[in-house]
Amino acid sequence: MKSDVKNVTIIGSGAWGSALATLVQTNQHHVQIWSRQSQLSLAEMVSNSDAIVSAVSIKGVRTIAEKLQTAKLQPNAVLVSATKGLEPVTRQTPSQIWRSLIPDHPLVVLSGPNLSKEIMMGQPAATVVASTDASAAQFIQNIFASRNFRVYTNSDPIGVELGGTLKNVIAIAVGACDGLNLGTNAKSALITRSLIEIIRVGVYFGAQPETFWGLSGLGDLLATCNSNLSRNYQVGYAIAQGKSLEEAITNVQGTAEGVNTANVLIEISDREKINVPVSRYVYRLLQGEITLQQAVEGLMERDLKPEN
Ligand SMILES: NC(=O)C1=CN([C@@H]2O[C@H](COP(=O)(O)OP(=O)(O)OC[C@H]3O[C@@H](n4cnc5c(N)ncnc54)[C@H](O)[C@@H]3O)[C@@H](O)[C@H]2O)C=CC1
Ligand SMILES: O=C(CO)COP(=O)(O)O
Repeated sequence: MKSDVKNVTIIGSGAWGSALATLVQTNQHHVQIWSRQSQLSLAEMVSNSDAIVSAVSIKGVRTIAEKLQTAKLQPNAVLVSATKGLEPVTRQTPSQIWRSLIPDHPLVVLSGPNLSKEIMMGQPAATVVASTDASAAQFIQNIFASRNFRVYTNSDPIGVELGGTLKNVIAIAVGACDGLNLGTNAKSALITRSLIEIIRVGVYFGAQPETFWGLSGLGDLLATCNSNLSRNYQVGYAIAQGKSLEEAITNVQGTAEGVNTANVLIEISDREKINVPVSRYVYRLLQGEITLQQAVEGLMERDLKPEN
């Protein structure tokens, strides 16, 4: 047993929470998972935790953060947000919710190209832990890093978080592109042009553009758009096979955050006049406003323009 064993609580027993717990356990830290089915209350479970990792879907983040607001935490407990989504109504990112409700504890965002099934199989992967508090990021880096999981620190949490969140919308588009067999050229164009629009949104939120060229941006975009393990990709693919959105969501195991993220993103981009053509066509497709064929034609027939 290592001498520096940490107590880690993972909140959420879904695919990602379970994979993160396995990673912590690999490093022989003491890990416990809290879910709504747990016997202990969340406050009881976190009372002795050095790190508290939230891996719930976006719809649960505020409820969980509110529960922790009234819990007695260790004074140095570090909060980790591993959710990739945007909250409807407030349009906040998970880290913005955590920061506003629990401002007194260091907050780290964990995000990267991390398909949970591959991680559960022990395949090599890398991720990013980002915080404005460098020592908190290093603390979390050491808890998760292992032979099969390489962890980088980063000082741009909002950029790291948005890379992981916004690519889910693009993965729906690319899943549909593959489902229609539109070819590798089309897919490459879609991914590359989407990265530009992700950066536009990121800059609006105050992120550093260069963050999106890293693991949590381009890295996660490539992972999610190239794997049928991705639930968001699966949704797009199923729609291209003629399934309704409801059928597509029902057939996916777990949460495809991109569906909700598309709605929130379009509200933000309408209000702030941010040009997000690929995400907008995904939104219109999911709303049933257009067919997939119309989305492809619409994207191809836009006004000609310089690349940059
Ligand atoms: N599965 C993956 O490969 C990865 C997922 N993520 C992100 O992690 C988040 C969770 O994803 P998954 O675990 O895959 O989804 P999932 O659907 O397997 O699990 C979601 C979990 O959140 C819990 N939850 C939802 N609302 C809750 C509430 N109010 N209180 C307590 N628990 C609540 C559910 O009970 C469930 O255990 C998503 O934002 C996803 O984008 C991030 C990286 C990888
Ligand atoms: O975020 C992920 C991989 O990094 C998981 O993607 P999905 O939510 O589309 O499965």
